[in-house]
Amino acid sequence: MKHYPHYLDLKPAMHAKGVVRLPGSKSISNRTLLLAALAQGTTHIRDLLASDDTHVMLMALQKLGVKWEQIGESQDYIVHGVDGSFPVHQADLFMGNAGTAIRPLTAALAVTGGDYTLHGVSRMHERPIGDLVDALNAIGTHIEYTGEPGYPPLHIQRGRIHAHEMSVRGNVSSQFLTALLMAAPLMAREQDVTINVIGELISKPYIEITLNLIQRFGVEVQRNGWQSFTVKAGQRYISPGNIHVEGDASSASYFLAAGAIAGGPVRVEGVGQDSIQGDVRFVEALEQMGATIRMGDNWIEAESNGVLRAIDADFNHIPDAAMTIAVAALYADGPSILRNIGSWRVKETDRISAMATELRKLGAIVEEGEDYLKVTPPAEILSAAIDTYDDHRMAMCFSLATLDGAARRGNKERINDPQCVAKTFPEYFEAFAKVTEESLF
Ligand SMILES: O=C(O)C1=C[C@@H](OP(=O)(O)O)[C@@H](O)[C@H](O)C1
Ligand SMILES: C=C(OP(=O)(O)O)C(=O)O
Repeated sequence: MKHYPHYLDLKPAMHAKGVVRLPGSKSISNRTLLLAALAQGTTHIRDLLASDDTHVMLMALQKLGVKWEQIGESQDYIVHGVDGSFPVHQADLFMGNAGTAIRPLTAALAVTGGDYTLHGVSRMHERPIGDLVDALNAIGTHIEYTGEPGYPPLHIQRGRIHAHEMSVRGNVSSQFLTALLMAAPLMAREQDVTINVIGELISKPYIEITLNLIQRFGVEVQRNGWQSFTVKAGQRYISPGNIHVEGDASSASYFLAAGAIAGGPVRVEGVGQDSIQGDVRFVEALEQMGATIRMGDNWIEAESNGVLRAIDADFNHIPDAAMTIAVAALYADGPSILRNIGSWRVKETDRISAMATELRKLGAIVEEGEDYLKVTPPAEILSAAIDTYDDHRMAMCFSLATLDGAARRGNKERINDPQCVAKTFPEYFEAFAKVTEESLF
């Protein structure tokens, strides 16, 4: 895997133009790995994402006794399903900082039973998991906190499930509902399982990804809007045989924004108009800002011919790609407001605070609310050394501050600790250099 130095000095670029082949979707990769592991039969996964987050999932499955093989040097994998019960009943699992690994695995391990510990990097131990643990323990699973209550590390022991109706809060992370949905068929062999959502549910499009993949693995989920979901008894995961992982729509956002800021056209390949990822709706925000978007079955392209318009919108449905809009707002013709992004505070870092701090270094005036950001662009973007807070998306979206007007003034931008991109996009800076036609090293 690519290793970057402690910082990268990015060269300014007047234009962005070109074609980028996207790495696989993180959300689809980790869901598919777990479902393939739990299924009956063998699954051939094509174009799995190669990154830290998928690595921790693959390693955890291996420790749990799931057999998988990588086909040569490709990103194609064969996973031999265990039909609902992991062969190894005692394991210590390192989850890095992958929300898409720890949350679904916690639910799957708690309902199948065994003696497991799950832990991660220090930030993972500050990311909440209490709503998921409460929902599970209320029906009889046995999950304990070995550190701070409400946060990993977790110790899972064999419990005694006495109810098949669960209730979970959805206002901190949609991944708790995703985790319960993925685990539900494992306990629906004889009785229907129902999951109720208490209160508001955030990041809804990620639930659509979950439901889509569960269905591809042969399980029907009946739903009542966003309020409740039922898995009828007698269903089990069955391998679909082959499954292809789309390119990552959140990773696409950086290149599409580059096309919108610095002319374009920039085209991303691997994701298109029929994507199951909510983050493709990022292009709607770029269009509102004045960019021209074209889409095909397997590609999206962005271009623009002038100043971007400011935007004032609710970004709850695309929390990850919205970070890219916060940086694109530096190039807009007035103040932009990103609303309903409270979940940013409990992700890889407190992203509202980190974003505000780093945008200010570039000269923006930033108002930081509990769940919103108002970004007033500077007359001139300043040179700066950007800190990345061990957050891949901070590193990736701030690369955009080297474009267009900033380039004209010969700005210098440094990205500190760029290695964090390995969480989802280990070769990000090479791909970015390709569309900005500059050589980095
Ligand atoms: O389910 C998923 O694949 C994800 C859900 C989102 O998290 P929240 O539901 O916590 O907002 C998103 O930010 C994360 O990167 C991936
Ligand atoms: C929030 C993110 O990750 P996770 O899947 O760990 O929640 C992210 O990738 O932006």
